[in-house]
Amino acid sequence: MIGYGAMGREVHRLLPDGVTLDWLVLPEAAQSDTQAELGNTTRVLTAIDQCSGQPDLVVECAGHPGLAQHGEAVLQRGWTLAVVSVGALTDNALYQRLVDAARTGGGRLHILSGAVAGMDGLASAREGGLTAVTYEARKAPRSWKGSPAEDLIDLATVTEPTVFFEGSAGEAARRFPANANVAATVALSGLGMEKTQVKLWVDPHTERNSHRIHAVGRFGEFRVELNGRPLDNNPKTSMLAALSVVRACRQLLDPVVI
Ligand SMILES: NC(=O)C1=CN([C@@H]2O[C@H](COP(=O)(O)OP(=O)(O)OC[C@H]3O[C@@H](n4cnc5c(N)ncnc54)[C@H](O)[C@@H]3O)[C@@H](O)[C@H]2O)C=CC1
Ligand SMILES: O=C([O-])CC(=O)C(=O)O
Repeated sequence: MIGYGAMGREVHRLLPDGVTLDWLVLPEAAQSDTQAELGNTTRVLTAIDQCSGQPDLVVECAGHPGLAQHGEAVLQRGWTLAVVSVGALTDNALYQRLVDAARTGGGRLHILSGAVAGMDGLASAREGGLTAVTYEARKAPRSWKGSPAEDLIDLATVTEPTVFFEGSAGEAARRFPANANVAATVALSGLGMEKTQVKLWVDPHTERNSHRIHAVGRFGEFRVELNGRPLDNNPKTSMLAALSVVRACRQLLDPVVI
């Protein structure tokens, strides 16, 4: 696993029987404390080239810088990398480096559905041609704290649900790296970073992280609305995002994949 914050810890807690966390890759500053916390069962490292052996799966729960720093090295080794920090892929140069590393090394980049649902249907719909995809995220003020939303709206005094950002998925994911990865996931599953229209809301009446997708195309039309519980240790991050990583780990064991 790369990263061990709110999401990584939840994933570790929920790992299915039969899957073990052998290595954790973290910034140097977090290495010794985390190693002391985890004891001997997991080795805490600072770079992929310190990992020996062959993992069945590498999962990234580390934010954009973690994917940018370690992604290539994982894929070059021919390993599968399941990622949640999908917004990092708005950086075309990084995206290309990861694709090249996967092609030359034989690895696979698996973009997880994260906090949202319906990416299977959206990607299927794309095969027939999509005409419009919109995505809206709605979170409580505390979930936007410490993000650039603070420059766009006064989170302390907002009394009604308010849109503070409207733009492309690419711009949303770049500007809100801890809050709008789903915008990039919807874009990569559907109409792309520029044509996917995004609205970000702050809602003082909600405790949920809500996601709404509307897709129109030759297949017809669908709407998905998902009201997720945030993790206790990070209100920016939905529990479902962690569960999507757990699911990827469980798929290592199951003979049937859905
Ligand atoms: N796809 C999705 O639906 C979602 C994706 N995310 C992404 O997941 C990331 C992780 O979420 P949380 O665990 O809640 O965040 P967090 O801030 O609690 O934890 C981040 C962890 O990554 C580590 N880290 C930072 N830089 C690193 C590096 N260069 N190398 C290795 N580790 C590094 C930190 O030490 C920390 O352990 C978010 O930053 C966000 O980008 C979050 C929510 C939903
Ligand atoms: O966890 C969520 O609800 C969504 C999120 O933070 C993201 O898209 O980055």
